[in-house]
Amino acid sequence: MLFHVRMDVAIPHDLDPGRRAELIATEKARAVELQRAGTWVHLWRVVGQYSNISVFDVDSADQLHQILWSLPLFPFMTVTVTALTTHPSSLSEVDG
Ligand SMILES: O=C(O)CC1=CCC(=O)O1
Repeated sequence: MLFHVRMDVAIPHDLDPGRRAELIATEKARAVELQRAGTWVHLWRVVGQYSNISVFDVDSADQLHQILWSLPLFPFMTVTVTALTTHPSSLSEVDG
């Protein structure tokens, strides 16, 4: 199942700089791990914003929830999830 996910990040300005750097580093390590596993299929920065647009390929909404909930930066994110399905005019459908 594919899900489009937007993550808007808002880390408090008064958070300890060392803690901030640690959170960002652990978030990056987890994102790389999930990309290498084929779960986090796309990861794009939204121009001019501390936000990303991502596509996840997971077995269920529950699995996606667990992944998102456990991200190090999750407490500082607003997450918007959209479930995706095949478009009938997609080449993958047209060409088989
Ligand atoms: O910077 C972000 O958009 C939040 C984030 C997701 C994966 C990562 O490494 O940072």
